[in-house]
This record gives sequence, C-alpha cells and structure tokens, in this order.
Amino acid sequence: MRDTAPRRGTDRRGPRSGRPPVDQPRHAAYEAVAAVNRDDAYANLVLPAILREQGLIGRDAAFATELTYGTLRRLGTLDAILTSAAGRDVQRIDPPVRDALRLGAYQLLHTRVPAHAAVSSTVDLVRTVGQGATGFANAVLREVAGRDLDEWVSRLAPPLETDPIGHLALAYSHPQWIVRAFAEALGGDLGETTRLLIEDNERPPVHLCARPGLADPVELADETGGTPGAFSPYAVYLDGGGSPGDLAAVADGRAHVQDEGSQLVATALAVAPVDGPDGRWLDLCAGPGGKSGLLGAIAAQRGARLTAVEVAEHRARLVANATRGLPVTVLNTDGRLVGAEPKLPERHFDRVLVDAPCTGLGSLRRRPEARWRRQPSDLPALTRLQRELLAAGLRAVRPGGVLAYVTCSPHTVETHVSVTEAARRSGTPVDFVDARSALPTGMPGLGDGPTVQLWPHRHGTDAMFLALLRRG
Ligand SMILES: C[S@@+](CC[C@H](N)C(=O)[O-])C[C@H]1O[C@@H](n2cnc3c(N)ncnc32)[C@H](O)[C@@H]1O
Repeated sequence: MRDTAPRRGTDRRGPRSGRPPVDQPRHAAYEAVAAVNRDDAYANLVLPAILREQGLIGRDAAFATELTYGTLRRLGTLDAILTSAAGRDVQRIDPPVRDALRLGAYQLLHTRVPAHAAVSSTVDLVRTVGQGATGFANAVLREVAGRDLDEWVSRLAPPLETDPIGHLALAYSHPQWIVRAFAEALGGDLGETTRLLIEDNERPPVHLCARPGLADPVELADETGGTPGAFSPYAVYLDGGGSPGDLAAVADGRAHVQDEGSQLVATALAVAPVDGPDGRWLDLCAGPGGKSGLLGAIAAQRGARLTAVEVAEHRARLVANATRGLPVTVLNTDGRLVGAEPKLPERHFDRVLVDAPCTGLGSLRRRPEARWRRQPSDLPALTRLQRELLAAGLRAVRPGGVLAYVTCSPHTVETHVSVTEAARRSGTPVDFVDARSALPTGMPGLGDGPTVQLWPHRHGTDAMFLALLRRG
C-alpha cells in the first residue's frame, strides 16, 4: 500500500465555505491530536481552546472530547494495529495522515460509530490534511475494520502466559515499563494490574472539595446535582457534563476541583496527632494549590497558619489565587532552602507536607498523552529532587511534629524507595506513623501499612501514595 505524496497542512473547507467535507467534531479532534503529537501540546489545554474557537458545545463537544482523549489513550494499541493493517511501520506514515488514521481506527474499534461512517469520514479528513492519500487511508481502515479489538489483540499481542507484561501493554495501551511498575506496586497481582489498566483508559470522574467551614458537602451535592463522596468528608462527585469551573461554588471559592485521593492525603496530614503546639503548617511543594486550598481552609478552622512554598513563579501565583481569603502565606522560593531562607527555619513547623514532583503515573486517567511522554529516564532526576525536598521537609518539622510525604505516582522507586532513603539519610530520628489511622475508618484496600497506596480501581481516586513520618 502506498500513500502517494501526502500534502501537509489543513486546508479544511469548513461550513462557512459552503462545502462541509469533514464534520466539525472530527476535525476539532484531529486538530487536538495533531497538536499533541506534533507540538507536544497538552490535550487538556489545547482541546478546550479548539472547541471554544470552533464554537462546539453539547454533544459535538462531547464527541470531539471522546475522540481526542480516547485516541490519545489508546495510541499504543492503535499504532500496533495500524502498522499491521498498513503493512508498514506506522511511524513511516506522513504525520497528518497517521493522526487521521488513528482517529479512524479509534472510531472503528472503540465506538459505536458505524464502520462505513468511520471510514468515509476519515477518508474525508485525509483529503483535507494529506491529499493524495485517500486510497491508502481507505484501504488501511477497511483492513482495520475486518477484525474487532479482541481479534486484533489476540493476533498482535504476545501470549499472556509467556509475556504477561508485553501482553497487557498491548491489550490495554500502556508502555511496558509502566505496566511493569504498576504490577510491582501491586505485589505482582496481574488481575489487579489489569483492572488498573482498564480504569486508566476510562474517563475520570470530576471530584469537588467542599472547603471546610465554607461549604457543606451534602448541600454542595444538592446544589451541583452531584453525590457526596465515599471517603473524603469534603468530597462531592460530579455527574459529568458542563465545566466545573462554571459552578457558582467554585467561582466564589466555597469549593475547588480536586481528586478525592488528594483530599484524603491532605486531610491525613491535618488529622495525624502531634504533641504540643499546632499552629505552624508548611506545604513545601504547593503549586497549583489544591492541597494548600484544603489545608488552608482546615487551618482557618483550627487557628493555624499555612506557609505554602512553590518554586515556579506562575505556579506560586496560582497558589495565591487558590488560597485567597485563607490564612496562607505564599513563598515563591525553592523548598530545599529550609534553614537558609529566613522564612523557612529548621525545627519550626508542626505539620509539613511534601507533595513532591513525580512522574504522575498515578493520574494517567486525567492526562491522556502522559503515558507516552514519560520515560524511565525521567526517574533519576525526579527521585533526587524528591529526596532533597524530603530532607528539607524533615529539617523544617519540629521534634514531635509530623510530615506527610505524598506522590501522585505508585512507582515504588518514587514512593517506598524515596521515603525510606531520605528518612535513613536525614540524620534525624524519624518514625513511620501508620498512615491508615489518618484515613477514614473502615476505608477498604489500604494494605498492611504503615504507608498507604490509593488506587483508581480500588478507591476511584488517583493513585496517591502517602507516608506519615514523626520527627523524634
Ligand atoms: C506534585 S506538584 C504539587 C501539587 C500541589 N501540592 C497541589 O495539591 O496542587 C509539585 C510542585 O512542586 C513544585 N516544585 C518543584 N521543585 C520544587 C522546589 N525545589 N521547591 C518548591 N517547589 C518545587 C513544582 O513546580 C510543582 O508545582
């Protein structure tokens, strides 16, 4: 099969020119997927801008979103199938045609769009983005349509028995190194690993945090048409649809959008027992301010004050916005300067949060392209930073005070290894507190302690890791 002289560019003849060759939602999805793959854009930023620019709302916006997010999540599996169907490595197909084919294959294998509509609309799209390649695109998509997803997986994936990681990676569209890391964090349980991978490919729910003292979760659920959360005392699950930023409660600062797992780990720091004074709290990695917003609201109720540190200037501004009206002081500085920066004295704080920069493998549901961008080679620099920030946090906490180490990744190198290494090297006496005791009573699936790993497939949250340490 040959794609003859495909032409780059997008000379789309939109409805305004009188000829609508490609419907708007599909074209919007194409533009978003192309921007992500070509320009390293982020889908969650670029797609809303495209939808706004093209005036897409309601069902059209939902369809464009489903196509964009679904195609990006399933990229690994779709590319393997397209490589087979095209008889050549998908990487050698002209990028605009390749992205159009990915969208077409996604519709064929993952949606209820009838096959003829998926094929013809993709060929129309290819006509506008890669002229001359329509015959090629038509032939490839007909080949894809010849099998359903299960048939393609059994044809292309290595056997589960001999290569379980390779099999799961292809079947559930994750890079192998991530599947391996998840399986290790789940104690080698491949059934659970599979459930996690399936969950990662679903659209994540939107959770609100009803700020303590400012909103009641039951009333907020009534007001927003949502449901009170299962675990966090502040959580409300939204039913989907609409933009949460448009909700009155979010606009007027009574609530903010925050995964329930993030709420739980921030609350755990606030409820862990400390001996003695309890008025000085520190968030050493605060941007964009979700946990500072919740901790600041709790601090207001308890007469405490939170210092929120963020090294990136624009993110420090986001923290200031997220904590307006709360007893929070934002410092735009490097958290590792504890002891050197006068506003960050050693042995000073009663409660310290180190929500360290990490690979973010625990929130792949929310960032569809992230799994393909992250590399194992990202780990050394991140884990070094995690240990340095943890060491700084341990210097900042006073004897008898408590520190929460949190990552939005279940990778054991970022969780257990980082926290035990940093504690060991700190030269400070520290004890692990059983983090389960700082989470809601009766919460299932928390393991044997003392650290806790939350999971999308167990708890419906991001895969947040929590270790609580008390300085002796
Ligand atoms: C995982 S995010 C924190 C999320 C935040 N706690 C929340 O709930 O919204 C990590 C943050 O640490 C910041 N960061 C990275 N290195 C830092 C450093 N050396 N000192 C302070 N902040 C740092 C990053 O810019 C990023 O905003």
